Amino acid sequence: MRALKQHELSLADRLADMAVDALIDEADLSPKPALVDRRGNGAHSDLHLGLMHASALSLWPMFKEMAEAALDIGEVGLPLREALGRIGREGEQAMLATTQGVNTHRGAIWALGLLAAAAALEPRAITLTAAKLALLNDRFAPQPMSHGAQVAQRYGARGAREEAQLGFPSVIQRGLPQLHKSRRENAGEQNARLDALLAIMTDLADTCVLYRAGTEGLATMQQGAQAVLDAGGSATLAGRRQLHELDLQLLALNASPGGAADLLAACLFIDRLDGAL
Ligand SMILES: CC(C)(COP(=O)(O)OP(=O)(O)OC[C@H]1O[C@@H](n2cnc3c(N)ncnc32)[C@H](O[C@H]2O[C@H](COP(=O)(O)OP(=O)(O)OP(=O)(O)O)[C@@H](O)[C@H]2O)[C@@H]1O)[C@@H](O)C(=O)NCCC(=O)NCCS
Ligand SMILES: Nc1ncnc2[nH]cnc12
Repeated sequence: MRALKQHELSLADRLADMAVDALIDEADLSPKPALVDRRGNGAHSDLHLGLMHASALSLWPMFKEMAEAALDIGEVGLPLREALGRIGREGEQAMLATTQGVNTHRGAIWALGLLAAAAALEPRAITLTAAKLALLNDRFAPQPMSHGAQVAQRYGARGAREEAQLGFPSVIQRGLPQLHKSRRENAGEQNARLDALLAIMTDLADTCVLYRAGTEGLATMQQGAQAVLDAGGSATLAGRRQLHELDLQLLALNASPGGAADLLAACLFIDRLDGAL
């Protein structure tokens, strides 16, 4: 049978491809501080790279369904928000079935799900549209005492929900500009992506880090990421030394910046969309 050419795929197919590619690129990127990568498991005893790949692939039908729902419903409003919530919860179940109960991509389902739906609906205003969707209240969403909810109670950090409701400032104001800057400076693609992750980490209230390592962990993450960039970034010897130092410090605190990793995937997704729609 003849293979389908890229332009023969539906928009929803292409968005799902790009979302999964972004997740796989994020997982493969190395060396990421205290995160799962090609070197190992970072600060996680229950995760490894193969599981991150399997989890990413299990989410392809969910991203496609989200983009299709956006195209079918055709406007931002409660019907679309609640459809995305239902599809997201089903996607989460598919992820948990694949990983045997390990939470690999909960934050990514949220961020990339909203962005994929927004890209289908309004390709010229993706983060604004995603923010409008995130601001709507899904009446059917359960209110579990998630790690994020516990951190919100304890530290007042509103995490993934607020990041989306504000239109992904960590991606738009930090990750993407750094990605483009490091590319312009010929850092090399992998170093540019590492620099984008670090830029996201400099200012993010990552609820994964707060849950595991409190405000000390968060300050270590933010200041350590800034130190790498100040030293010249991942492409320089001085920057690599700082990056190694940050890895050791976060591992010692058992602090994993999983929220920043999801936002790097969001950043790579938006970067890929540029010119592709
Ligand atoms: C609306 C939700 C976002 C609910 O979020 P909430 O804040 O209540 O709770 P969590 O489920 O704890 O957090 C969501 C995940 O978002 C990532 N994240 C963290 N901080 C930020 C941030 N500042 N900005 C953006 N994203 C952030 C993070 O995901 C990564 O971490 C996961 C691992 O976390 P955790 O389970 O805590 O892991 P461990 O410490 O390793 O656990 P133990 O080993 O100790 O047990 C990993 O999966 C990464 O993805 C947060 O976890 C939304 O989640 C929601 O309502 N979902 C329901 C379905 C829905 O409506 N979907 C909508 C579809 S569009
Ligand atoms: N590479 C990674 N390591 C650990 N947690 C993550 N959550 C999303 N990506 C991750």
